[in-house]
Amino acid sequence: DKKCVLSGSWRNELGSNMTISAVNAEGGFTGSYFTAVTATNKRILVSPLKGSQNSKSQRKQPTFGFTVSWTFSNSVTVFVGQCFMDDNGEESLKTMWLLRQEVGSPFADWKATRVGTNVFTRIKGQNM
Ligand SMILES: O=C1C=CC(=NNc2ccccc2C(=O)O)C=C1
Repeated sequence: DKKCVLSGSWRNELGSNMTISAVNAEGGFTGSYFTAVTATNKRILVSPLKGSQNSKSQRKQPTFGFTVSWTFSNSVTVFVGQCFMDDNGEESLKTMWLLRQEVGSPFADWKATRVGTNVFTRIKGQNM
């Protein structure tokens, strides 16, 4: 039946990967985010993620939010989105994000937050 489950591994269009743990009774989950976006070097860096899914997994296509606290910079990204399943059973997470970068003073606060979209597709054959 059409039920999209958050736990498992996902990749976005930037080539970043994330792995989400099992969703607990309160809808909470944790995971790891391996970003492909590095201003410095080409090494994939891992950052922790924490989030919650609305009303556990009873829903077929649940909404969720999660925060990635980047280990390589003084910034944070929050993602909100929904888990969808198409008629071929392909799952995707359609998200919008806010990236908050650290700025030196309140006068620079105006340029501190970026917004964007990301679609994550499931990476098959990994801890399914
Ligand atoms: O300090 C920084 C600068 C750029 C970053 N880009 N990664 C992202 C930002 C928004 C959404 C997805 C990603 C990603 O890495 O997949 C992350 C931390």
